[in-house]
Amino acid sequence: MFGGNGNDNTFPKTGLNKITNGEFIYLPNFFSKSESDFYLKALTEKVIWKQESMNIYGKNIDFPRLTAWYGDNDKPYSFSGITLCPTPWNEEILAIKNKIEPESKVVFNSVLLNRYRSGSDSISWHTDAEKELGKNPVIASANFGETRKFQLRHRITKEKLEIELKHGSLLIMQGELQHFWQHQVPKSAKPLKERINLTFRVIL
Ligand SMILES: O=C(O)CCC(=O)C(=O)O
Ligand SMILES: [Fe+2]
Repeated sequence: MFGGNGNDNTFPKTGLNKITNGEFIYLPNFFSKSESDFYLKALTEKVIWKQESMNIYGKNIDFPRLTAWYGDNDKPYSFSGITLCPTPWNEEILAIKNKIEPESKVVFNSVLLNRYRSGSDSISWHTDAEKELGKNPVIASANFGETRKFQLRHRITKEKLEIELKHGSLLIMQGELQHFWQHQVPKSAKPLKERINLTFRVIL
């Protein structure tokens, strides 16, 4: 079962949520409906989407989602066994970045984009705790398109939390969250439409 620190009915709260060993800010209606529709279409059409794969025991396995990496920084970044080089910012991604920075209180220099084409696309349990992200990284996650479940699991207690990330929502992960909690977007057997997620990061 997914709980909410014993407070199931009110989890997650809009705004700051403090949990054991971490915190996040949840803003379900951060982008208006029309802004969100605009970004979903523009990002679908304009982003240079890639099908990355990972070599596992001599076999190339496609990631179960499309990805893209944009940024103002030409340091390559390693993620799940692949090294990505950033594409320069485009107009829409810059506009999203400018809108979320005052809320995040951070100036981001890169963003990883994920495109989940259907319920069979997913991202499995991981943390965003690469050393290039520094000690307690602030990661701002903007969501457009289909609502997907975002799950958190405490690495020691195994406590699980779940957040529905819908069209136009913003989730800012901060504090020690990346050290103690893994997260995932699980597959779903339901016929789901496309979802685009952007996770803005600071690479040191
Ligand atoms: O799609 C999401 O909400 C999460 C993406 C994610 O965890 C990542 O890109 O590191
Ligand atoms: Fe992540």
